[in-house]
Amino acid sequence: MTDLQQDTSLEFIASNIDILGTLLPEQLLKPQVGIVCGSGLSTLAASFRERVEVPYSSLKGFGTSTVPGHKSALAFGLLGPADGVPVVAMLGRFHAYEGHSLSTVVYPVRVMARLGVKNLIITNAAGSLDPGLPVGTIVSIRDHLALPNLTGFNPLLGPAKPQYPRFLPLSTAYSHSLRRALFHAAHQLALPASAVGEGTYAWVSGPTYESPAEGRFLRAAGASVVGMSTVPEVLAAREEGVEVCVLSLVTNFVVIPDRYRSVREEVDAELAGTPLPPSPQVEVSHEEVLAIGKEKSEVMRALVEKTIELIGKGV
Ligand SMILES: O=P(O)(O)O[C@H]1O[C@H](CO)[C@@H](O)[C@H]1O
Ligand code: HPA
Repeated sequence: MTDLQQDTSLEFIASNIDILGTLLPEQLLKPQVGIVCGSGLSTLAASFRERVEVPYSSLKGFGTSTVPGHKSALAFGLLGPADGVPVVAMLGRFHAYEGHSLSTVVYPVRVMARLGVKNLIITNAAGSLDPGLPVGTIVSIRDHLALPNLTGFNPLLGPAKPQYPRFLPLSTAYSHSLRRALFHAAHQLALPASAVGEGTYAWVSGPTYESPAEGRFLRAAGASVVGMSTVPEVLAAREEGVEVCVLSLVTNFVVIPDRYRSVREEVDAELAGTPLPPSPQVEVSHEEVLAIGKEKSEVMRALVEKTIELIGKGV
């Protein structure tokens, strides 16, 4: 458990920039693109050149990620051809369900913004609410549905600060130009159209996975995938003036129609001598989430890397 309210003053964050100045070579100190690695996706930073890892414990104001599949370090390096684009990746994020305050959850995004990051690629593992988005699909997020935000659990709650807009608009939160770069990248990598979909991310607080009725509710409300992260980071990034692109990797199905079959019908059919086929009694697990992350880590890494290359070219 960390603090209730993380210090996000310019002075406090600047002290981290001083610390990083003693740990990093000049060429890595001003990253242009940030990456947030979702559950099991820390390999997104595997091909950074000149890579330097800085544990969160050597920085001020960072919590410790307690979730399997999340490390607790920033990775700095270069990506792309020639001299390379300086980048920074969060190897492990904080979730509110771990007991972190929302200000701690979004704090690394604020630090990345002050380091100079202009574009942020946020990744996550998510459950699918849409039969058209099967396990293994990468979903480019174009909108979100955040029940916690609508009910008073918003990371931007608090006194107005002169450096931030009081009323942040979210209609353009998911950058059109970054999403274009992403789909150009998918084409250049010759990924099949079905590999990368588009959809709306529902943010829930977790740590429980959704009940069947909750899954149906979120789907009926217009969400395509559901997860326990990302939206707080998106809000902080937008408040900091950073452009955002979100990639959800579908690791499991949440809405499975036959799971909701009536047991009365099942027993009646059995007694009438016309038994129904067994109904699926599936349970999602974090191990399964991590396994799909591992399976898809290479395509996720290639897609993120190519997208960053195209952003650099202004595509
Ligand atoms: O969103 P990320 O951090 O990728 O992790 C997802 O996976 C975990 C559940 O398996 C939850 O934390 C959920 O949000
Ligand atoms: N629900 C919420 N978060 C998740 C899921 C899910 O089904 N899968 C991975 N993260």
